[in-house]
Amino acid sequence: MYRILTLNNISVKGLSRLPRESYEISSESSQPDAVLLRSFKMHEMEIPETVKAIGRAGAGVNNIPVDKMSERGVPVFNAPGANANAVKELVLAGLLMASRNIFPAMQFAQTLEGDDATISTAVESGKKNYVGREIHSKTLGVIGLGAIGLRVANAASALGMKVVGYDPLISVENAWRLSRNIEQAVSLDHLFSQCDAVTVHVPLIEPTKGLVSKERIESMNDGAVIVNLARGGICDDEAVLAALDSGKLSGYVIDFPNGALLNHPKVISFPHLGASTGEAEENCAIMVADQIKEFLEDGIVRNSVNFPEVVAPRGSGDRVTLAHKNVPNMVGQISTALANAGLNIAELVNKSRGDYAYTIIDLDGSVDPAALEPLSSIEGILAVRHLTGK
Ligand SMILES: NC(=O)C1=CN([C@@H]2O[C@H](COP(=O)(O)OP(=O)(O)OC[C@H]3O[C@@H](n4cnc5c(N)ncnc54)[C@H](O)[C@@H]3O)[C@@H](O)[C@H]2O)C=CC1
Ligand SMILES: O=C(O)CCC(=O)C(=O)O
Repeated sequence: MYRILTLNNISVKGLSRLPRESYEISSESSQPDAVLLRSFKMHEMEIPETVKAIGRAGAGVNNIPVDKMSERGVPVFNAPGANANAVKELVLAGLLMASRNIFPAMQFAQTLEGDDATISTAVESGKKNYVGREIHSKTLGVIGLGAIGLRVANAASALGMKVVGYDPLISVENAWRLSRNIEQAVSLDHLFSQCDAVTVHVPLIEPTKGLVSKERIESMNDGAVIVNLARGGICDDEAVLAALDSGKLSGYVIDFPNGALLNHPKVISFPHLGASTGEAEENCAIMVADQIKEFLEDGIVRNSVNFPEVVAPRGSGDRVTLAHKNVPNMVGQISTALANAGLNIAELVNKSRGDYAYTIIDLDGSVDPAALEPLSSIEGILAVRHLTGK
């Protein structure tokens, strides 16, 4: 029986991929084999030694101590692209809300009272206070052309915006999928200097902290809009608030409000709502539950953010998986240890990613667990698992 600890509500469609005959799923499991979560902040949590894998039903992993898990040989999985359409739609909604003064205009409409003729008169005289700007023909900068940025860029272009993109690490696949109308910015400064609106779709990591800075905002066109449904911290909020007050910016759309932003009339705050659609919640939960199941049952690593992708069909015998440091002679030492124990390797797959590597070994027949003990004492081996033949 595998034990799964859930730290947030995970869509039942996803949880149903883990059959109850072999999976015990609980929000209180004390010795879990794996953890499933969404935005729960794990940094301060004592993560039990029994945990072999962590599955983030979403994209961002800044709420998970990924480096610590790597050192323990624990893969962290996410669900790339599974909520991207949901975020794209809310980005477009936010951009339109900011450009057309939709929220204050709705608030005004809700205050109207009286008979239909009185309301109609008030509507026609009041609407002049909410005149907006069209997004058509305006220039949108999209920073980060991953699953979300790619979709936002293509959709905004289809709506008639001029779109400029920036992503020095864009994947070949996404470069192919990007509309040919999207222009490439040679630098972030180049991007900001030509934009009426900028939307950020990068992870919150050291190089992206404060990426939307005072100087870059100042270089934008007057009355510009910033959209941040990525993470708080990517924009310099103090600089954004000053620019809203001076009129340099006309709106700031944020999915991560804080005390300073909440009460500003030009800030459109959402309660971390980007991925909150039934479709996205299901997609993420299904993807990540499948990945956790494959890992627990067969040692397969797919869509991990800290270990390489290693996919190998099961042989008939036992399987050994090893998470280890990416250093010379690791495979040599592993093979020697197995040979010393009289074990024959039927298949071996080894892949590396940065400082870490992962090896799957299928052995001939079944194996006494004691014979595998020497593997754990090889320097640089982080985690060893023995999966009995199917
Ligand atoms: N508000 C919400 O509910 C949601 C927010 N997010 C946030 O959006 C972020 C992006 O999500 P996805 O597009 O799915 O991730 P992704 O991994 O598909 O794309 C991220 C892109 O950013 C690029 N990038 C990384 N560093 C960069 C830099 N310094 N400058 C420019 N580009 C850079 C990468 O090359 C990659 O193409 C997530 O990390 C998460 O923080 C994601 C989903 C939901
Ligand atoms: O699960 C959620 O609602 C948060 C989604 C998110 O922020 C992400 O996927 O990075």
